[in-house]
Amino acid sequence: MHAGGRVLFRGLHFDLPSGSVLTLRGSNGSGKSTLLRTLAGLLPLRAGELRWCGQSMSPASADYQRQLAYLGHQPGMNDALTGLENLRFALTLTHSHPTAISAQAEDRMREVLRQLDLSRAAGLAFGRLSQGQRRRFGLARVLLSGKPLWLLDEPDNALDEQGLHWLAQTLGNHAAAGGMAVVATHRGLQLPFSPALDLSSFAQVRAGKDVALC
Ligand SMILES: Nc1ncnc2c1ncn2[C@@H]1O[C@H](COP(=O)(O)OP(=O)(O)OP(=O)(O)O)[C@@H](O)[C@H]1O
Repeated sequence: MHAGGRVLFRGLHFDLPSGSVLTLRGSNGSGKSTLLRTLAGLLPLRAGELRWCGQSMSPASADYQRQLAYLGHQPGMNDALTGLENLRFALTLTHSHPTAISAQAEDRMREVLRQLDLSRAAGLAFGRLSQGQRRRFGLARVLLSGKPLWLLDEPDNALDEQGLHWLAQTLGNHAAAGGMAVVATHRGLQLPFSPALDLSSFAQVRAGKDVALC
């Protein structure tokens, strides 16, 4: 995998079966974000292959893109809109519904906001929220997307204890429901159900050049 003309790592191979969460660990600059952005189709896959349910796919292909929700370092929301407006907008885009969100989806959104202690903050301009609240909205967006594959770059960043607990529980529930996630962290996010891939000590990784998901 390349960044800025430099090879970050070679020979990466991993499988991510349905119902599993992979934690990416590694020191600053080891390539966690680059790998996630490549899996999200935001950077080109220079070598190797990505397989989705056994089928070779370009990470940028529409069929693969429909399966994933990506959360980068930024929450990907508009500061001038409220959190609620941002979520409604994201949901409308995700489900390609040009008009109103269903009452059921609206109820689900309110429930997730309640779980994340965001009910009051939901009516404020997004730009006025704290870092932890912004992170929580980003996570709500991913959860509400209903996508099977979650690609999360330091989702634990700025979260308090209660937020970390919610995150671990939500990832566990997602896996139990057959979902998949790749989660980069260099903090202490503990996911006992998730194997870890340490990009700093890459010798631990099985030789190969492919990534198989689903
Ligand atoms: N667009 C880019 N152009 C040039 N170099 C880049 C680019 N993106 C990333 N890099 C370099 O690639 C390396 C890996 O960066 P990356 O952000 O993937 O690491 P990381 O493991 O996520 O780091 P951190 O833990 O600090 O978030 C770094 O040395 C970085 O400078």
